[in-house]
Amino acid sequence: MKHAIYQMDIIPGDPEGNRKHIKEWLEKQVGTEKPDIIVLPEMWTTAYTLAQLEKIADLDGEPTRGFLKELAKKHHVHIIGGSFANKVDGAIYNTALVINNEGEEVYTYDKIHLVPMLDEPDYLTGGKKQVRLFELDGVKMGLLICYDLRFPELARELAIAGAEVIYITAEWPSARKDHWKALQMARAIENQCYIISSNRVGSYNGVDFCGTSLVVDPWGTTVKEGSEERVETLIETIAISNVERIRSEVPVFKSRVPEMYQGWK
Ligand SMILES: O=C(O)CCC(=O)C(=O)O
Repeated sequence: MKHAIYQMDIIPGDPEGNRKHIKEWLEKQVGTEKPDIIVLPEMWTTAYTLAQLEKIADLDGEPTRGFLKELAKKHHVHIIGGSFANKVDGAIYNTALVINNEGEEVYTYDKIHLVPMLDEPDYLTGGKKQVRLFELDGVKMGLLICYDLRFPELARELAIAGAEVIYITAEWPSARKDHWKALQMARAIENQCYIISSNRVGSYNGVDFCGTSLVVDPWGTTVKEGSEERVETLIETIAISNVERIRSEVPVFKSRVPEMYQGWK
């Protein structure tokens, strides 16, 4: 499974401009080294232009959903479509989307935990649907949006359900870069799965974002790491068989004693 992870900068408040940019990037990418899957960052259509979202958010997932479906089908690539501001029944959600290479939507979820440090709770509504697995090419996968990475219960639920890869789509600030890396390594080690992330670079409204998109293998080793400041595309092919191998070498899931975790929920 060859991944192209796009560590992009985002034009603030310009969904049309950002969609055009992604279309051109993908065309170029497919023409040079065609990936099986692409991964985009969080809120890539608007950036954190929260005060403008009433006017520029998608409505019921459109036009971003239709745009990504068309791209996926045209180029026959799976799209981990990052997330975008999405207005549904008057409330704005931070919605993630996954489209398969036939152009079909296979998963969507709304960011559950809203970030106080970025004023998200003042503008957005938290998702109420639980995270769940989806499959691409027979591989079991999960997806978390940025701050949701800090809540280990979500990744654990996905891993217990069988996730072999968990994607993270983010706009993670440089101020907490050490957390960004350590949390992904921890999630990979404790859940013995691949963690693959796309984080934006650049800055908006005085906040710098730290890039450092990662591919961490099920052993917890970082096999690919983006720079902190540069727009770049990370290409990485992963071998899913590593998940089963590591899970049999260190059989954490067989060693679990769930009746001792009653306080967890
Ligand atoms: O948890 C953090 O430190 C960053 C979270 C964040 O920036 C986000 O969810 O957009």
